[in-house]
Formats: sequence, structure tokens, C-alpha cells
Amino acid sequence: MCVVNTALSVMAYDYPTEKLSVYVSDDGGSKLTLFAFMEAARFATHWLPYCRKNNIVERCPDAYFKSNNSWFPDTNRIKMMYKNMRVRVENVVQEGTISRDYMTNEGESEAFSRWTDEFTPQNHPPVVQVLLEQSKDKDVTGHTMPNLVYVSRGKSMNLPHNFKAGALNVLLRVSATMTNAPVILTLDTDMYSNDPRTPVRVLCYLLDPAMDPKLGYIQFPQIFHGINENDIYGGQLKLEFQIEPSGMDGLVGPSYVGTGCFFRRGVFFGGPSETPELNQDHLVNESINSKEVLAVAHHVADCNFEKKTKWGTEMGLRYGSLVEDFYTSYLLQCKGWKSIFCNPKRPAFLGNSPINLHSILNQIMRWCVGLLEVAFCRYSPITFGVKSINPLTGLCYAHFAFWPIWSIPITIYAFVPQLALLNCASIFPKVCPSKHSLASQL
Ligand SMILES: O=c1ccn([C@@H]2O[C@H](COP(=O)(O)OP(=O)(O)O[C@H]3O[C@H](CO)[C@@H](O)[C@H](O)[C@H]3O)[C@@H](O)[C@H]2O)c(=O)[nH]1
Ligand SMILES: [Mn+2]
Repeated sequence: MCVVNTALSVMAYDYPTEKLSVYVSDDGGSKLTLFAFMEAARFATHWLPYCRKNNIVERCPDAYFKSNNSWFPDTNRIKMMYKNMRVRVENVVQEGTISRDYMTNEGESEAFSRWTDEFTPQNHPPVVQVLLEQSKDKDVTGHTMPNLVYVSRGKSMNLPHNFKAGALNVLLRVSATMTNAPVILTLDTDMYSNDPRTPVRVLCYLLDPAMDPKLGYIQFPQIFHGINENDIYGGQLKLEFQIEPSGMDGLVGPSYVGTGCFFRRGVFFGGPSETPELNQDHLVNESINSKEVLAVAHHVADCNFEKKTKWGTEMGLRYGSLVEDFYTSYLLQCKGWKSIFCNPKRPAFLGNSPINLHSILNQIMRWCVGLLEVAFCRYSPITFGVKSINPLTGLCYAHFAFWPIWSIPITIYAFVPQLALLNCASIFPKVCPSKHSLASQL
């Protein structure tokens, strides 16, 4: 349900719906996720007009119903619908399969028929399913709905899937073939939009004629909710996600942190592409549910598509590091792209952070491996970055990339004093009067 809330919160953006498309990546390749989104698409036809009519600010349904918000005549009805949707999704997840009673039309059962016996999360053909289409689907008041597209990229055991970077690159390509909007927001499943006016705020930067044309992306901070009361594991990560990006904003801009970031599409698509549908000026005139458009979308979502292309090296999110966000933005800035850190009073996005020791250690370990991959690659910030961006930004990136090395002195410091105490040895030099006076003189 978390991912459904993420999608609903951005579908309900205070922005013309005919210009909004939401692409959901299901890297687990589960038909249960597709089912949840079919339910979400139906619920959205009630939720969007409700938010618009009552000027709701909290547009993530779960957060809205949890907070004691103002009451409107149709609040109870919508709340009931949300609960029903939740129960249906939870039932299906518990049963692990979707029985016929849950399918409302032929189109739906046809979509699920793609999950054949050979279909496994690690090995399956791509699935692109249009759940809502602007030109056809209307909400209950007759207003256009935004596009909602489910994407599960093709996977093969014999080919590298490149983790999140690979998943995002498929979304970049599928969206290019279907709608090709010039501005893209990437949002993780564990976050949701907390402010419906965010796209307008972003456009103020992107459309400002005085703005540097090399402005590539606008990053919002990751702000977490639901952290343990005393935040014993420092899960807010204020330094990494709020303070340090503000500092980098004074140079050429902050790094990308994987979520809550609006990009110019051009940043990811280098020069002209061999696939005409992936060019920046490609205009989609047909229905996104037409056979031709879907065929191209499936083609670019296939696991073989990237072979012998520049995806992951010069196009899209860059491969080679587990922190694809950090690595990609670093290389983009080396190419001259600039960024902006936008930290409004009301957080634009809210998210979850790990709250138990096991998942925190797992996350930190992944980050450390990813950062060291950048620190010791041929484009290391300390050698390549300081020359390519500017010395200060290069040092900022180096500061992050070499951050895992701190674990060595910290571990030593955690043990040496105790060992010294047990062995009655002194770890600090004895104070020698002559040196002491010298030091005080200095
Ligand atoms: O093979 C993968 C792995 C992850 N994801 C998605 O990546 C997102 C982030 O994953 P999560 O498990 O939440 O990782 P975190 O440790 O919380 O991620 C932080 O660190 C990552 C690496 O730097 C960034 O990409 C994230 O945005 C940032 O929140 C989720 O939406 C996942 O669905 C994939 O699609 N495919
Ligand atoms: Mn996360």
C-alpha cells in the first residue's frame, strides 16, 4: 500500500492533469503490485476530484486519513472507499493470488495472463500496462485523469540488471516513447508528496529566463517521518540531506539523492538516438494504449535493449556504483550541469527511513560499498572531479566518496582507550613541562 500512496500523492498534484503522467516501476515483477495499481486507478477517479474540490493539502490518502483533517460532506464516503481498497489489496496479498472475483473486466484478466509459469522475478519479459489514459479516462466529475502506467522491466538471469539505475533507465525510455515530457520527477516507493504545489515551484526555476540554461535538476531534501522518538540511530540524516546540500548549493549545486528530484529530461538523453522514439523532439500523437506505441515501449523495456548502447555510461543513470544517484549527479556536474537545492518550509516530500539496527546496517553497508566504488574509480573526485567541476565541489564529492574510510579511525578509537586502560598503558604522551610551555607560547 505504501507504493500506491506514493503514486496517488503525485497523481493528485495541483497541476493540469492532461500534462501529468505517472510511471510505476515494479522491479519485483509481481502481479499483486499490478492488481494494487488497478485498484488505485479506480480509487483515484474519486480521490483526485475530492482533493481538488476541497483544496486538500495532504494528498497522500494514508497520511490524510491518519491525520485529523477537516471534515467535508463526502469525507466518510471517500474514507470508506480507501478502506475497501486497502482490504481488497491486503486480501489478495495474503492469498498470494488474484481470484476471478477480484477482476472487473476482460482487460484485467488478460493483463494477468502474462504471468505464466515461467515468469519469475529474476527472469521474465517486460510488462507495460496502461492503467489510466488521459485521452480516455475521466474522473467521477468528468475531468481528465493523468496517465498511469505500470512498468515491470524485462529481466534475465544472464544479464546484469544494474539495480535501481537499471530500473530508472527503463522508466526514462518507456516514458520517452509514450509521453516524453520535458521534466521528470523521480520518487522512491517509501516517500510521498507532501505538497501539491511542488511542480509549480519547480517550474519557477526551470522557466526563469534569467536562470542558467545548464540547470539540470532541482533536488528537495529527504525528510523522514515515523522515526523512533529519540532517533537513536540518527535516522534523520540531517547533515547529509539538509545541511551539506545547502553548502553545495553555494557552489554549482547539490548532488542527487535518488528521490524527490526534478530533472530536465535532456540531462539523461545525450545526442541523437538510434531509436527515433527516444529522441528529445519525439512527439507522441497516438494513444499510449495503441499497439504501435506499446510495442516500442516493450522493446525499450526489454533486458536486451541496452546491449551495445551508451545507456549507463553516457546516457541515463550511470552504472558502476551502488549509489547510482551520487555517481550520476557527480558525472553530470563534471559535464557542466548545475543543480539547485530547494528546501521549502513545508517539506515537499516525506519518507520512511530504516528504524531497526539490521536494516540500518544493511543500508550503510550498501552506501559504503557504493561510495568507495566512486572514490576508487577512474573518475575519482579527488583526481578527476577537482579538475572537471571546480576544486571546491570536487572536494565536496571527495568528502562523501571517502566517507566510509572514517570507519577505520572510529573503530580504533572505540577499542584502544579501553584496551589501554585494562593494560595500564597510556595512549597519550606524558605532559612534558618544556613542551607544555612551548605549546602555550604558541
Ligand atoms: O534493484 C533495485 C533496488 C532498488 N530499487 C528501488 O530503489 C528505491 C530505493 O531503495 P531503498 O531500499 O529505499 O534504498 P535506500 O537505502 O533508502 O536508498 C537511498 O540510497 C539509494 C542509493 O544511493 C538511493 O537510490 C535512494 O533514493 C536513497 O533513498 C526503492 O524505491 C526501490 O524500489 C529498484 O527499483 N531496484
Ligand atoms: Mn529508502
